[in-house]
Amino acid sequence: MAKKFSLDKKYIKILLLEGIHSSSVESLKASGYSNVEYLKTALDEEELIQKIKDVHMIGIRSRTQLSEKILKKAKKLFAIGCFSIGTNQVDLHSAKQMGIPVFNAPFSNTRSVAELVIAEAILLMRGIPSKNAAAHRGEWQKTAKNAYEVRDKNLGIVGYGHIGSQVSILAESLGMNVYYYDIEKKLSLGKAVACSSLNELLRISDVVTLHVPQTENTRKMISTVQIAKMKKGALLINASRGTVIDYPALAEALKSGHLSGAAADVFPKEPASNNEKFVSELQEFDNVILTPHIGGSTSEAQENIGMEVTEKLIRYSDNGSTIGAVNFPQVSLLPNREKQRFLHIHKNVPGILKEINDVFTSKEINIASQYLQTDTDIGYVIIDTESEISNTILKELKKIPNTIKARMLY
Ligand SMILES: NC(=O)C1=CN([C@@H]2O[C@H](COP(=O)(O)OP(=O)(O)OC[C@H]3O[C@@H](n4cnc5c(N)ncnc54)[C@H](O)[C@@H]3O)[C@@H](O)[C@H]2O)C=CC1
Ligand SMILES: O=C(O)C(=O)COP(=O)(O)O
Repeated sequence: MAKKFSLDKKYIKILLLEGIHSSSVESLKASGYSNVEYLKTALDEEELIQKIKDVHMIGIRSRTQLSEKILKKAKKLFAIGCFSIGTNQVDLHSAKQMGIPVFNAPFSNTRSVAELVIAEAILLMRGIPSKNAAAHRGEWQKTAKNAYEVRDKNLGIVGYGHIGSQVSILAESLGMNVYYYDIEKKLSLGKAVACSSLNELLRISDVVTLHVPQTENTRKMISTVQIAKMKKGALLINASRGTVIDYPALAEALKSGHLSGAAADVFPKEPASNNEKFVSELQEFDNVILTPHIGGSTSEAQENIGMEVTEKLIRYSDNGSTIGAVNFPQVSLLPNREKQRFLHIHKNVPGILKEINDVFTSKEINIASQYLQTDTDIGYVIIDTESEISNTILKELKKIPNTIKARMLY
């Protein structure tokens, strides 16, 4: 007979922040997770520390910072869902050391970002942002001066991953010549041409669009020196992360007229809620499109993200699967509710698997199946056992030196 989950799902507390799509709550409830607290906003550090203490799983978007300090307070936390592509808002290494896998949605909002970027390229090429601002002030700027088609113009894509390559396809369908630069070797889609350096891409592009993650290498990768290498009158679009462009340097280039326009969706410091004031050095420029980090904010994307990340959280909570985790060894064992299932997360030290197996051997319990994966820091093993046994075995597993977390699922 199928066994019950060892911890009744109604005791698994889930906190969803930042207005995650209702598809997430629906999926959780349909899978028996009824203990869900749903908030439309992000929490400040103090509020988050208070709340996270009792939470088993948390769902966040890009505004919630899960630093080491906050994670240390989350004694019961066993999984994190980033309902976004980016995972830079989480201290991934600390989470891993604490035995907490982090899941995200690597492509549910790709298309939404790509569409926004293409729209911005067209609007900027026509000088629409300035003309729109002027019209709102009662000025009639009917002129073809400095207004161009995107057809036959060079688009330079920095970061040819999911979003960059999607932008590439859409841009080619409009007749643009696509160039890209990536630190990894990539398959060029259509007629897109790989550049051998960022400088080469900057030199030839009429529009430059950034699609790299936030890392130490991408911090201010576009600053005064790089902007100076761009064509006079070129356009710059950033829907990646606010740290990637040096915005004061961009403001200087707009002031001097070296660049003729820009679009920014992301900023180094973004308001924590819609009630907080937004401040940027780019606000004074009519030829800059400013959007409040909404590249991935479409109904389609949010609904898909809600389902995708929730499914990963449920698969981990129900069966121990870490497939799709961004900071963890990838392990999945088919659910087998006829057996007893244990999870053991430990520091990756020699001999620990033997110690785990000895716990079962000493009780004459047969292991039906077992799957271990390690990385340089940790090991994660799922163990299915033949016999029905009591919770005491879990206590013994937890006592093994270098254990980070051990759970009995069912
Ligand atoms: N504005 C918004 O609402 C959204 C923003 N994003 C941002 O867009 C970023 C990119 O997303 P994806 O395309 O899905 O990621 P991805 O991981 O598929 O692609 C990123 C690409 O950048 C390349 N790359 C990394 N460092 C580089 C460097 N220094 N120079 C050149 N290339 C470099 C990688 O090799 C990879 O091909 C995300 O990390 C996220 O920060 C994502 C979704 C929505
Ligand atoms: O998916 C991403 O990386 C994003 O930047 C989207 O962030 P958001 O969920 O809109 O706060």
